[in-house]
Amino acid sequence: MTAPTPMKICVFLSASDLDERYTAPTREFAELVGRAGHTLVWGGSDAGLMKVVADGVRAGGGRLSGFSVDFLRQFARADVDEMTVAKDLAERKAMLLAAADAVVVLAGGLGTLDEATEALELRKHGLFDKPVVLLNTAGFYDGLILQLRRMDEEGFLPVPLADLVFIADTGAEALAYLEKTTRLAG
Ligand SMILES: CC(C)=CCNc1ncnc2c1ncn2[C@@H]1O[C@H](COP(=O)(O)O)[C@@H](O)[C@H]1O
Repeated sequence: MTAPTPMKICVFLSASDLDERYTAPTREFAELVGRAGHTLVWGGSDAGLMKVVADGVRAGGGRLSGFSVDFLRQFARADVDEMTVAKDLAERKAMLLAAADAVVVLAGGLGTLDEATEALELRKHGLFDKPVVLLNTAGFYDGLILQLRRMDEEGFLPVPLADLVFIADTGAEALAYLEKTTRLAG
């Protein structure tokens, strides 16, 4: 089997400390990303699941490329390969999406939802062509998926939902999809 092409994978996920239901799948996904030689592109924080993902990618041997934001810079992780500080959240979102080859959304709160919907809205308008995966850890996004499917079925989306986002149940499935998509595009 040929080695996967190294990718810069932007991960949006919670900055909160959560229980094992969320930390274990996050760590598992992160280690797969690191072991495959990919770079983590993320919000740069050393808190909650954002720390878990960075620790896991590091442990797997991958690179860390952080994009913090001025008012949160005191939470930025020290041990990184690169850290950029944006002036505000809007600039940070644009930088994260520009730096990445692909986006994976893990369990998160409002910050994650804001980032995920921005990526999907840009895809909807054809302004962002990198793949977006929603990783439905522990069924966390069942409610959001129901809402998105209703938008799709009832004519709220100008493009099919399947063209906007790939829904995965496991980190391995998410990564396999990205590696296949990148190979086809390359
Ligand atoms: C302890 C503490 C306040 C840590 C600093 N907090 C943060 N640092 C960096 N990015 C963040 C922070 N909170 C939210 N974000 C952004 O919003 C997302 C997480 O927000 P949430 O926890 O889902 O809503 C992340 O993908 C990140 O890009």
